[in-house]
Amino acid sequence: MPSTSSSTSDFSGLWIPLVTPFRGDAVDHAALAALAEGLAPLGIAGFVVCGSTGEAAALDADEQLAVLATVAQAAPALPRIMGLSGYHLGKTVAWVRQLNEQGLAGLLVPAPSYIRPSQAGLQAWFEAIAEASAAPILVYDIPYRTGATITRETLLALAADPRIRGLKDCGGDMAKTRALIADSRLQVLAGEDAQIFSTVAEGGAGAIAASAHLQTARFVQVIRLLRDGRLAEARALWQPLLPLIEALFAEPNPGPLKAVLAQQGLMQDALRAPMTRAGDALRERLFQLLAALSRP
Ligand SMILES: O=C(O)C1=N[C@H](C(=O)O)C[C@H](O)C1
Repeated sequence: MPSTSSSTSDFSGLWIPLVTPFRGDAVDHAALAALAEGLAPLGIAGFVVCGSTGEAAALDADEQLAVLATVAQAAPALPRIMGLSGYHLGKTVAWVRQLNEQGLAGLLVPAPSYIRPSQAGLQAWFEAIAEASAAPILVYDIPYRTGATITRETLLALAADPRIRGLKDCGGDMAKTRALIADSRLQVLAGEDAQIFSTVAEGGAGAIAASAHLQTARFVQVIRLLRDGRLAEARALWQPLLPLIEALFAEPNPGPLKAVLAQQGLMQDALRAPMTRAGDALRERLFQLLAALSRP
């Protein structure tokens, strides 16, 4: 069992899975720091670094550590969850041990991608990573990216492990989501932006949402109102966000989001191949939607 302890085990609220800005092909640390500094005072719970939105699979290990360091320096008061990727268990465990020195609030761990192991194999994967990690684990259930479905039974079995504390839910199965919320051992966070309202209204703890780079305070407020049971007020704030969320995911994330952040002067509109920039029609639509949302 690792000796470093994590800084928090409360994952409630809104977490921003940061994009990784690039200048040409290099990580743009100045833009990343400015982005984190700008988002930090807006009521968010913290940052996810190197999530899917961060294009982590296209960053080498040194780049990932440098990105983490930049975010820690830019927003030292906010907790950080680090995303993992890959499927080599030995290398992943070694990487997790390296991350133990980083003072992380959590590790966001997807199923191993591509190989589609059995449920027993999936359970062993998460438990081996939890065993190596100083930080609590959030299971990232996203079968449409990994190819592996983590069943309700496997998630409930993982919930029995005190080192596994949360779920980023992109599982696409509301019955499974409800069962895990009712079970209450894992904090369930919406991982699909369009499902923030339903997940939190049903008792979920919050969300990890790329679209909340934009209109951040409004997303924060929706979650607060829902958690306070103020449904009508939450709905009135939420509904105008839906066309924006839909447009942000109309092409592969984070292309559309980076188009908007670039238009706002926050970074270059650059992604690492094979990810691509948003198309012209979509970016036009996004700019219009945001302009409408910003009108009083
Ligand atoms: O970066 C993340 O983590 C997120 N991933 C989802 C995705 O797979 O695109 C979307 C979510 O908003 C954040």
